[in-house]
Amino acid sequence: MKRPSTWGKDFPIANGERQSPIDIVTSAAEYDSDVQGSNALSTNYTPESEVKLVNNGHSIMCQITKKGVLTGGPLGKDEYRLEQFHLHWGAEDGRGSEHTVDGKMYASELHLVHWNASKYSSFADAVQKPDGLAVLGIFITPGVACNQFKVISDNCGKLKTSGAEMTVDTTLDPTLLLPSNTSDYWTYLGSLTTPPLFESVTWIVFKEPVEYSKEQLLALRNLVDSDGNHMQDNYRPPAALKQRKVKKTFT
Ligand SMILES: CCCCCOc1ccc(S(N)(=O)=O)cc1
Ligand SMILES: [Zn+2]
Repeated sequence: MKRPSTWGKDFPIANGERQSPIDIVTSAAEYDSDVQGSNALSTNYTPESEVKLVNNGHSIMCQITKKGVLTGGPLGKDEYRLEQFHLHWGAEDGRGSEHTVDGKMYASELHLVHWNASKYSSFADAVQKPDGLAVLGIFITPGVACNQFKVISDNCGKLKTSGAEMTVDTTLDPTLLLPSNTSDYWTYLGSLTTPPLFESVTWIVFKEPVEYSKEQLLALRNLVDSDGNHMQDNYRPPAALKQRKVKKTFT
C-alpha cells in the first residue's frame, strides 16, 4: 500500500467530512450521559475454537468465525457482529497508533471491526453504509505481555510474507484483548483508516491502554508487507475533525 499522502488521488474521500483517525482533544470532548447504565456498551463474544490469521500485506488480521456481538453505547438498538481484528504499529515504541490523545501517539492500536447485523446482511453490504460499521480502538503500550495476544505474536514468524495465512489450533477469546475498563471511551463518527476509506464507522476508542511486551511488539515489526519491506509504521496520521464532535463517557 502506498503512503497515506498519495491516497487522495485514487480515493477522493480521503479529504472527506468524516475521515479517521483523528487527534482526540480531551478538553473538547463532550460528556454524554445517555451512553451509560442500561444502554452501556456491551460485548458478547464467543471464543474462537481455532484462530485464522492472515498477513494481508498491510496488517496482521484475525478472521472471526464465531458469533460475537457488540451493542449499546453509541450504537442505539442495533447489534453489530464482530468480523475481524487487526493492528497498526510503528517502527519504534514512540509511534504506531492511528488515533492520538492530545497529540500523544501510542506504540500500537488494535481494531476490532464489527458490522451492523440488525440492518445489513454482511460486512461487504455494511461497509459503505454510514451506520454500517463499529470499530473498537484499543491503545497498546509497552509493558507486560498480553497472554491472549501470544496466539498472534507467537505465530508472526510463520506469517512473515504478504498473503501468508495459517490456522492455529487453539482457542482465542476476543474479550481478553480488551482493556479492563470498557466503560471509559471516546466515540465519534468516522471512516475506515485505509483505502477505500469509506465513511461508515462509528468509532469507540477506549481510554485505558493495554500492555504488550517488547517481544510482542517486535514480532509485529518483523512482518513483511506487500512491498517486501518490514511492516512498520502502517498507521494513517490524524485527519481533520471538520464539523464533528467527540463524545466521552467519563468525567
Ligand atoms: C470493501 C472492503 C473493505 C476492506 C477494508 O476493511 C477495513 C479497512 C480498514 C479498517 S480500520 N483500520 O478502519 O479498522 C477496517 C476494515
Ligand atoms: Zn485498523
